[in-house]
Formats: sequence, C-alpha cells, structure tokens
Amino acid sequence: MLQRLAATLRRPAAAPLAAAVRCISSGSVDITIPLNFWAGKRWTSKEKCNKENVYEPATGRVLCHLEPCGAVEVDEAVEAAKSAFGHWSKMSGMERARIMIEAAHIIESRREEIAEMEVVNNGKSITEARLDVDSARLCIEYYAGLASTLAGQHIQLPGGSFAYTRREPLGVCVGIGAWNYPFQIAAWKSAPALACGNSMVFKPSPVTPVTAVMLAEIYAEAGAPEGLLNVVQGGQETGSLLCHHPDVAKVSFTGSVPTGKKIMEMASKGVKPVTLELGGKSPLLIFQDSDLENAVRGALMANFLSQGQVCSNGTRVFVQKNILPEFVEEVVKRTRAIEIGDPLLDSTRMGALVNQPHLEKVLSFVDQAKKEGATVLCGGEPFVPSDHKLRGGYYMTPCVLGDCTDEMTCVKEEIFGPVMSVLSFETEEEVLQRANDTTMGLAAGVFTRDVMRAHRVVEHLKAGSCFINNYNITPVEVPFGGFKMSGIGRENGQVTVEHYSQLKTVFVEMGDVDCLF
Ligand SMILES: NC(=O)C1=CN([C@@H]2O[C@H](COP(=O)(O)OP(=O)(O)OC[C@H]3O[C@@H](n4cnc5c(N)ncnc54)[C@H](O)[C@@H]3O)[C@@H](O)[C@H]2O)C=CC1
Repeated sequence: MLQRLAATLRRPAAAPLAAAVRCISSGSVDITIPLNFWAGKRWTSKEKCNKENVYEPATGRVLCHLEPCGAVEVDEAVEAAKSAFGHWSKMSGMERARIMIEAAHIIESRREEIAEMEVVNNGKSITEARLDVDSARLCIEYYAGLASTLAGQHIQLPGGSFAYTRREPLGVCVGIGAWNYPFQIAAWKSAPALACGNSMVFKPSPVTPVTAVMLAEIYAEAGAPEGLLNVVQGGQETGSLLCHHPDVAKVSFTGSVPTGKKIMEMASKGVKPVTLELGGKSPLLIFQDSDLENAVRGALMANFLSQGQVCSNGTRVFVQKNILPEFVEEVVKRTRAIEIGDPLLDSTRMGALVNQPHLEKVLSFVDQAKKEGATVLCGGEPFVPSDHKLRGGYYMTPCVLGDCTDEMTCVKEEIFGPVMSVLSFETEEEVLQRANDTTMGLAAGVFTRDVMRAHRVVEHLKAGSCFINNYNITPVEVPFGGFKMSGIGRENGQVTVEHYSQLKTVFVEMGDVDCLF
C-alpha cells in the first residue's frame, strides 16, 4: 500500500517518504503519474494539447495537469470495457460479489489515504472525506449483497406452456461525475452497474480527476477482469464522445441541469437509457412545534456540508414566524463558530471551495442578495487563514441571509456554496405552496413534533428525497434522486438494479403451434 502511494505522489525532495505517506500536509503533494486507467493500467493521454491545470483548493497550488482523452483513447477504454463485459457478465452473482467485497475490504484498509487525496483535490474537510470513503465502501458492500439476488419470474400459461424472465446486464455503461463527491460518485455509479454484470467507463470532473482512478485500481487489485472499471479524463468533449459512442449502452450522469439536458439529448440519439442526478433548490420547513435544538442542527447539516457544495442541500429554510428570532439567533451563533481552515486538520469543519471561479460565483450571489434587500446575518466574506501556506486557498465564511423573500435570486437559484437563505412563513398551506414553487425537486425536509403534520406535509412535498426531523442523510440502502428537473432514475437502494439491467422474456411452447394459416 505504501509503495503504491509512493508511486502516485511526488513529494518535495526533502520530505522523507515514510513520514510524508503517514501525514500528507496541505501544499506538499504533486501528482505526476497518469490519471487515465483502462485494460488494467494507468495511461497518459496521447492528446497533448488542451492541457489543464488541476488545483489544490486548500492552497491554490497546481496539483497536476490534466490531459483530456480524445476519440482514440475513448475507443480504447470502451474496447477494454467490452472485453471485460464478456467475462464479467457470464459470472454468477456470488462470484461477482466476492470480488466486490474484496474491493470494499481494500477501500477500508486504504481509508485514510483515499480520504486525504480527496481532501487535497476537492478541499473538503478530512472528517467529511472519511465519511465519503465509508459511503463508497458501504455502497459496494450493499450491491455485492444484491448481486446474487438478481432473478426473474416464472409465469404459468395455458396448456402447460410457460414464460420466464431473465434480468440481464445492459453492457458497457458510462458514468460521468461532478466534482463535489469524486470518489463517492464513482462508487455509487460503478457498484450497482458492476453488481448487475455490466462494465463501466467513468469520466470524473476535470476539476477532481484524482480519486476515481484509485477506485479503478482497487477493483483490479480485488480480482476484477481487466477493463471492468475504466477511467478516462477530460471535460465536455470527452464526455460527449462517451455519450455518442455506439458501444455504450447507458449513461449515468451527476452534475448540473444544463449539462444533464445535453446528456439526455445525446443519449437519445442512440436510444440509450439515462440516469440523471442533477441540481436542486430544496426547501427545509421548520414548524413552531419543532425541537429547536434539532431543527438548528438540521439546518446546519442542510447547508454547510462540503462547503455547501451539495446538490440536495436545503438552502431555502422556511421558519414559522413565532420561532424565527430564536431560530436565527441560534443558527447564526453556530454558523459563526464553524472552524474554517486547513481541510487536512481534524479540527477543521469547513475547508476550501473547489476553485477560484466557483468561490467568486458564490460570493457574487451574496452581493446580489444584499442588493435585492436580504440581510447578511453572518459570513459571506472571503476568508484568509492565518497559516501562510493556505493564503492562496479558496475559503469563505459560511453565510446566513435573513429577510429573504421568494423572488430573490438567492432563493430561486442554486448557489452551490455555504449560503443559507432564511424565510418566514405563517401557515402550513402557505409554506407548502411556496416550497413547491420551483422547477427543481431533489430533496425537502420538515421539522415538527406533530407526527400527523410531518407525514401530511411530506405527502405534498414535490421532491424525490424527503426528510422528517433530519436532513442530508444518505444511507446506501435507500433510493436517492430527484423529481422534476432534478433528475431521472435513482441511485442506491434496490430499485437501482432496474436502472442497470434489462428484462428478457422467454416464451416456452409445450404443445403444438396453433397456426391461423
Ligand atoms: N443530484 C445529484 O446527485 C448531484 C448534482 N450535482 C450538481 O452538479 C453541479 C455541479 O457539478 P459540475 O461538475 O460543475 O457540473 P457540470 O454539469 O458542469 O459537470 C458535470 C460533469 O459533466 C461533464 N460534462 C460537462 N459538459 C458535458 C457535455 N456536454 N457532455 C458530456 N459531459 C459533460 C463534466 O466534465 C463533469 O464531469 C451542481 O449544479 C449540482 O447541483 C452535483 C452533485 C450531486
């Protein structure tokens, strides 16, 4: 394990390797080895043009260079996946499960190393990165468990004839990921795909190319056939080559709504099924009979995980008028206390946003909110850590906006940063109408002690993932996905098997052919 990491990273000459492996520090990592992976090996890209810098958000340093894959490399990766599909799809569910469980064990043993690389490339706190690695592992374990349960039906027909159904894999699936949960997204897509007997070519976001390759290597080390999970690097051109590829059977995408629409359009040319996990502008409803302590905790969890860069975040926090002052006082106090800084430190609760343009975009939403009449109750400013090496990092103070109204940009548009908009409401009917008044429908939450109200409200919320008295909980056994423009299909849970397999019906005649001619 240590050797593999040593090969992955080039450290400053003075740093003793063993010590450096045990405690990566922000600003100390350079990645020089290739980040593409297919047919069981890492590959450099043949396309030397359009090289892009990949940054370390905590420091603003260049971490590595990304060379996007072109048509030749995409073909090679798809070819490798086709070849692996030939072996993998013929294995029994139990045989596939054994390899997936082994991959989960390797992830467990390399938890810290993977989490550290996620932090270095993404900027989130090490505490959260560890949980993401755990979620990836659990997802692989969960689908390994389901692999041997895939089965069809037997249907008795007249005269002793019968039919049966077979649940078959689709073939080579493509996964395209966003930058906010790089390792976890790769696992959430590959685990159900592989459990169903498919192979996969995964394209991470060009902003966070590092950890998906580690997952591909882990499957290979666990005994998967060469080419089972392949990683090609690149941006929209590489993604579009994958979506249009004639040997690709399905595309599963996580990212923004505008890109999701393009993916669907491209896939439609080949009548390929898509799974789309897109953005949100989710509501969180806090009624006056809530347990206030839990409601405040829920609002913080709904807004500030991963520096607010979470698709399911409940950024429209509707608070019933009577408890608004108390709620705001407590939420602001706790937001001010969030420890911002070096994401590799255990004490840090909020790291750096993913890159400079994104930080500027989030800050401009705060400026716009002020212009439109919202009150900044705390935060919303660039943050410069005292540690000198972090001064080029992309930090901001988490922000709570008060006096918000439904028409404001901060309430209508997805900010994808640590900005909570607080709104006041009076009645259940009113808040439901306002909560549903959006083209998105990824998630929604309600805090109340009234059990009847909780279920009534949830029934009327137009969102794919609803939370009662909690928020942003994503156990892998539970389906996750959106209504309306937040997406199509689901990730996690048993239902996802249906999105990565197809049903074949076999009719069996036991008598003579009843011919009309
Ligand atoms: N619903 C969900 O589960 C999640 C949704 N998101 C959404 O993702 C967005 C942020 O992530 P970004 O990476 O900026 O999104 P994005 O849509 O810009 O990019 C996502 C991925 O699509 C690729 N891509 C871009 N254009 C493409 C094209 N024309 N053809 C094929 N691939 C293309 C990118 O290279 C990247 O890998 C937010 O809006 C957020 O809400 C993020 C995480 C989870």
